[in-house]
Amino acid sequence: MNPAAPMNPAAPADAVPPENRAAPGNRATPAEELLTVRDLRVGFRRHGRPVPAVRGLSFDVAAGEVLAVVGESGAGKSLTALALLGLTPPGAEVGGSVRLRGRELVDAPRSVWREVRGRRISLVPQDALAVLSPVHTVGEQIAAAVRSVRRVSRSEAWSRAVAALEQVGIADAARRARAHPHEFSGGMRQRAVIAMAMVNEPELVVADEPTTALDAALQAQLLDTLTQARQRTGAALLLVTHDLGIVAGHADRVLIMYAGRHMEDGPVRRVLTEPRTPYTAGLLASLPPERSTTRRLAAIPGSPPTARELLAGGDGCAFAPRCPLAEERCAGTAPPAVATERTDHRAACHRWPELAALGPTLFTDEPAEVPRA
Ligand SMILES: Nc1ncnc2c1ncn2[C@@H]1O[C@H](COP(=O)(O)OP(=O)(O)OP(=O)(O)O)[C@@H](O)[C@H]1O
Repeated sequence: MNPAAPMNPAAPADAVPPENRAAPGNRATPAEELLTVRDLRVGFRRHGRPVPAVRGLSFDVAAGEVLAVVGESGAGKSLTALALLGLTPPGAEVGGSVRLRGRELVDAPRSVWREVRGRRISLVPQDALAVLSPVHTVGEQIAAAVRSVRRVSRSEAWSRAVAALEQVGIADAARRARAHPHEFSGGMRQRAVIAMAMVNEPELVVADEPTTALDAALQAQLLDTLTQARQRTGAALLLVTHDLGIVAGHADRVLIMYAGRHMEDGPVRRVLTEPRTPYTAGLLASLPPERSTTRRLAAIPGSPPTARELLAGGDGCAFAPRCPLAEERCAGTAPPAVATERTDHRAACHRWPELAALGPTLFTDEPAEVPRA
């Protein structure tokens, strides 16, 4: 919190007319939405006390679109992704609503998950070894995924598994399908889990940092593979990432999270060039410019709140302690996500109207000169 920060004399978010207070999804009519998430909450209990991790998140994913979910470590990205698949860890308490084409998934019975998971929504995890069994061949595991949702013969399932491996660029797929996961390189294993996620042609693929364990060249190849597989089937993709370069190259829209809450969302180009929250402006300011002999890194000072700080911090904006524009009301009340100048670009910041003028300068006061690698 910066008590010296000027009050906003211009157009406070409170002054946004009610018709501009957009519900998520006003970019498309509800009928076009594939996934509708409202007030999603995921929390745990420590010593009997609730510890919130995802705090009232609302967003939509339209059929066929790519939504990137971005935020620092601990923002709640993975828990959000796992909640869409009913795969939050033991002890997690999930509330709110997740609807797939109108069907509620929060607290859905097993029969619903049997129909949805792996068939209509599938997961590409960060670590392939977390989902691939070491004791079965890769082909057997993909064929089993086919047979878990379709009544097909073993040989038909096997053929589909081999075709799925071919489609993600595994050379000599018929032979490789008979290998065990440990006989694959890290990149090949990740291709195999993409094949497994796509083999049943789901409507939505949830990819949780699917390439972070790989080197940069492999990351790019894998993301291209995922993009091609997605385009072939028309699946939507929810892509969790830390990397704004990946967002710029692969997503249609981006949702920025901070401390379990929605901070900003909108079309990628718009959010990355005209951010309307200080947090997004800070993330962008910490990116090295592409072409210069030196890069000016302006990291956001401080770090995200711990669970204990969050609980102690009340209901204010969790970013306020790090925010150069924070004022009294920011610590008091968390700003709702409202539409900015465009109804498809929402920001949860009392002072978003000032960002057009102030955004580029917010985090550049004391930049460090760092020689480019
Ligand atoms: N099983 C668990 N028990 C208790 N707290 C948990 C558990 N899993 C996650 N959390 C807490 O929930 C918060 C959000 O976790 P999550 O993994 O969703 O963050 P993230 O944004 O995906 O971070 P990262 O980028 O590091 O993966 C974190 O503070 C984390 O400590």
